[in-house]
Amino acid sequence: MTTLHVVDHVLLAHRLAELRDVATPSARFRKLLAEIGAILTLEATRSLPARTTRITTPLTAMEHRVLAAPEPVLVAVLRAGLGLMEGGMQVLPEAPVGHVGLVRDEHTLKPSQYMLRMPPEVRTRGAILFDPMLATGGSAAAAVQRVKEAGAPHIRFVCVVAAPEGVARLAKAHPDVPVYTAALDERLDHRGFILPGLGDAGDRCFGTEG
Ligand SMILES: O=P(O)(O)OC[C@H]1O[C@H](OP(=O)(O)OP(=O)(O)O)[C@H](O)[C@@H]1O
Ligand SMILES: O=c1cc[nH]c(=O)[nH]1
Ligand SMILES: [Mg+2]
Repeated sequence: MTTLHVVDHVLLAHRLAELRDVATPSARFRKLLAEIGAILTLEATRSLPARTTRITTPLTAMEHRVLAAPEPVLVAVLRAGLGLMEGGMQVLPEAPVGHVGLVRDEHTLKPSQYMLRMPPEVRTRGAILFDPMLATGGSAAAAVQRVKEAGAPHIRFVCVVAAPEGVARLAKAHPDVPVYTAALDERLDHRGFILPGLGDAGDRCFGTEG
């Protein structure tokens, strides 16, 4: 069964309020998305395995906790995932990076794939997937499927706003994938947009029109 982590932190909520605001311009939207991505990545990596090593400070030697394995691969779901993954890259600067290009048809709400690039390390290190919006869950389920097909032994999914419908769909398709989100919203509207949501994340990020 999927674990849903709704990350509770006032600094995260503060940024999300401004991100949601219809008056927030693209440049500010991207900056907030990156900051939110960094906070969520810290939460999503909290349980990464650690080991103990011996280090030497200027004064003495000591045992210290460090990562037991190389950083997981970071994967952005294009386009809006790019902005969120920016924060992930700040937290895990050595991590290899992959991209899954998906776009949702506005009428059928089905995603179609237009690109896929995955570094080979995904087969040993696993992945963290970034997409701000988990709406119907079709894009998330497809992106996870692609990363699994690339050989990832484990995947974490990081988003900003999730709808109950999307959480349920991802849990059904990929019950092994934990979800980390800044908010669990009410529902989808008749066009498949999350309510209250924040609108079209890709368009708001890059100043395009849907
Ligand atoms: O859960 P779903 O119903 O599949 O919807 C969520 C998807 O919609 C948005 O992308 P979009 O297709 O608008 O592409 P874009 O990022 O290029 O704007 C969003 O970033 C997700 O990928
Ligand atoms: O609310 C939504 C739903 C899908 N994609 C978005 O960008 N926003
Ligand atoms: Mg879009």
